[in-house]
Amino acid sequence: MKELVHMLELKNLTKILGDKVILRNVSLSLDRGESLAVVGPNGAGKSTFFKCTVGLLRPTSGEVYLDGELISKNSMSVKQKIGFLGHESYLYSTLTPLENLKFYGKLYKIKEADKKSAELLKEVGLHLFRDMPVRSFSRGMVQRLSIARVLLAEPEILMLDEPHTGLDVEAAYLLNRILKEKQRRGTAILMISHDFEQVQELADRVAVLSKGKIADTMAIRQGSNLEALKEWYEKAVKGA
Ligand SMILES: Nc1ncnc2c1ncn2[C@@H]1O[C@H](COP(=O)(O)OP(=O)(O)OP(=O)(O)O)[C@@H](O)[C@H]1O
Repeated sequence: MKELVHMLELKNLTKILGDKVILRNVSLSLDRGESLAVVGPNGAGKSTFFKCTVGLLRPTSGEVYLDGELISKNSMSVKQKIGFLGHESYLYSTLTPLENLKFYGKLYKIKEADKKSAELLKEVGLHLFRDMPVRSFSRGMVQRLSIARVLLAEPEILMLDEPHTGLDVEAAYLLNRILKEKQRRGTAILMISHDFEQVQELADRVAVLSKGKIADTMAIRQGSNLEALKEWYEKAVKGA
């Protein structure tokens, strides 16, 4: 019988920096079409966890498997499956949105990149601004374009570090609509968030990272109670 291969699997991830244990035996898995949110207090190790997961930092011990392949530094074929949305936009401020997307399209050798770029600009609501330089954009507009950039390569897994930060209600709604559609088509989503409302809206499962450990995980059902989610979180953090 064929063993089930997860889209993402973290096995006993540990990261030690200096004499400090930042991550302690973190194990998690994520399947296609599933969305997992990682929440936790400041300094819990979320960014470190993310960097280790996308291959930007090497874990002290433990492994990260993407679609059954071990992630190591420079594994391009593996990394192309990941769409990473971090705090930096990786956009060129003197270029227009369309030029930015076309540039990435060439860089990643994406088929029909020009057509896809134009479609994505419509999808994220930037079509009317397609010829303006990005330096004139608001934070929300930059975030919308960053999302388009990440989606251009059609990644199999999206890794989002606090994707709703700085977005107004309309932009957050748009982002959620896009993410849900991607998820419906089988994209796996891993996100870090401080925003419980958005977590409840988007995630199928939530994991609490506290003091470098997974303190608890929980499935989120549609229509579940936001207060109950917050209470559960507080309890998990206190117990860690
Ligand atoms: N290069 C480093 N050397 C030593 N300690 C570090 C280093 N980078 C991070 N840390 C420590 O690791 C811990 C976890 O940091 P990390 O940034 O991963 O937390 P976080 O959960 O993302 O926090 P926040 O919610 O504030 O962004 C913190 O105590 C931080 O001081």
